[in-house]
Amino acid sequence: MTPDMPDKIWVASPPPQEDWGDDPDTQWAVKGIVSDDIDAFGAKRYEIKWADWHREDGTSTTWGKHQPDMEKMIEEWNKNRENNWLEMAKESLEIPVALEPSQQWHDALNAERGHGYAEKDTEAQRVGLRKYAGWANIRCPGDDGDGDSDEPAVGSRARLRARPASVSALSNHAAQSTSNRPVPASPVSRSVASPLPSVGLSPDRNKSNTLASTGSTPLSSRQRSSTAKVSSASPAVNDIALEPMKRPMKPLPRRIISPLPPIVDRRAKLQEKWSNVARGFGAAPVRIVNDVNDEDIPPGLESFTYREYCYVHSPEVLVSDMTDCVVSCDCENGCTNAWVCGCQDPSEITNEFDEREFAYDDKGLFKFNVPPGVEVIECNKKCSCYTTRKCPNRVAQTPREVPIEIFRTRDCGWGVRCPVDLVRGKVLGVYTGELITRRQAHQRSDDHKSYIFDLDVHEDGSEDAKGLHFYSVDSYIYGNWTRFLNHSCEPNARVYPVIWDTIPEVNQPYLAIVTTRAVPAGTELTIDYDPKAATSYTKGKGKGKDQIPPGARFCACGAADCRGWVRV
Ligand SMILES: C[S@@+](CC[C@H](N)C(=O)[O-])C[C@H]1O[C@@H](n2cnc3c(N)ncnc32)[C@H](O)[C@@H]1O
Repeated sequence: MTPDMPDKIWVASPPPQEDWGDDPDTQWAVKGIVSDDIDAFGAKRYEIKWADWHREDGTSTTWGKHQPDMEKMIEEWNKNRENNWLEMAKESLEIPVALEPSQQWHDALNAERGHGYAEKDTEAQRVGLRKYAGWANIRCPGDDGDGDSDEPAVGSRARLRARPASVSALSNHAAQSTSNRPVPASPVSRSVASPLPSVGLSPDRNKSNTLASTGSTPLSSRQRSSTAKVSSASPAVNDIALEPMKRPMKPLPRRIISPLPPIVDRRAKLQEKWSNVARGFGAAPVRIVNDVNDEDIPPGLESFTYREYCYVHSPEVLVSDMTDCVVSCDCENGCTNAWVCGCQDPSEITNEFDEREFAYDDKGLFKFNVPPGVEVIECNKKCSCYTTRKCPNRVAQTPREVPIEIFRTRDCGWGVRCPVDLVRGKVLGVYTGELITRRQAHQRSDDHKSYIFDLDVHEDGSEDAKGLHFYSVDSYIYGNWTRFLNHSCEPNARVYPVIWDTIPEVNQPYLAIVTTRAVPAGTELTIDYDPKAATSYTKGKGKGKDQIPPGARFCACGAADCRGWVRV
């Protein structure tokens, strides 16, 4: 701390003294730029490689900010970098911006740059991915995590499958589970997780660490001095030395800024981490809220990785590229008529006149017109609308538009709610996790079984559902907010199967979550884990503890019409 800056907890040391010889008029040639960075003050700086200058240890780069002599070189460097990131963004928009919660703020900016976030963002907008617009209102790390919601309001046709199958909610495997999860321990009894390692710069960044220019740009020490005056106004680490060098050179420590205090709040860290993954896909943030007890985060997340979209394929699941089998559409003015939309050929969704129709209305709301045993077929990557993605038949595949709160309920562990009002038919996202075979699902431990969903849309009970050609999704290790959806006997949401970029016969649909009625902001979102059983249960049947069948548990949904117990 210096006397003139009493309120600052750290200050940058002056730039290191470098030896540039005695003649201030010597012209030093710049070989090129080798990397860039954001300094501790948020300013961009460049690592410059010198053609004919080096230190005694052979190193020959220095850090400096923008300077008139290097205008062209910097421009070229920045252009190359942008092209690189854009290429990466085109390769995959789904790579999350992986900011580690323990990262310092200026490091975070670097990581964002490293992951080409801005370019992914641009590319996502170019291809028309809907994108959450309220990020500007989201608080930064260090958020008190008190759960106060100050989010803005965001506001040849196949008829082969006549089977009455439905998507049963949580797997029957859970029936064998001892899934009465204990009330999680308070943070006092839990060991505080050790800080996550800081990511630093993305390895991808090195991909473009090539010289911006291999030509040599002469720069005199006088010119360097003028640059130095600019940078002295905002002292940055290792900036190009301003003064002519004095011999002998003194070795100076490279790390001369003490670290910022760590962000301590585990809940704030976790919601920041998950929200950044969501943000990387263009989806709205995820908040973690507890107004009930002092549990800081949901238990059992030690090896959990948040995935807003897409399955993680287990090695036992064959990943086959269905591109050649998928039928596509070439609608010229948008996909407005399911009869002429070619990718809808295999769809079995029809209206009362037996005319094929879309599953969504023109506002993107689910029409609840999908019969049991049938999945929604959305437009795919071969369809003509792929380049714009402005298509009313791309709903479940587009990023979540509404923020989500994972909150501590009184009786059912952690649950899910939305801080904005939701209308009926609003599609909120898809159940993600590890895509496993049904055989694997049967073998998974009880911890996992409460989080396994069977993809049983085409199963009618007569087929061997224990084999390798039927699948389940396990969200215990990988998953998103949907893994926290609790059961209710009077739910306000449900799942429906939906595919794109694959065919129904592969049996690997996504399960999309949709509201079944208007849901006021702050109301818990629930689904029925056992919809097939809904009709066979007798109201209140399991209310007495001794009446709960093996493998089921007392249902704490609190609904007036509660069935009493639920298989989880
Ligand atoms: C998919 S998880 C839902 C998220 C869970 N509440 C958590 O905190 O991780 C399913 C588990 O939630 C609990 N649960 C969900 N709905 C319930 C209900 N209606 N009654 C009692 N427990 C419920 C059970 O412990 C069940 O095994």
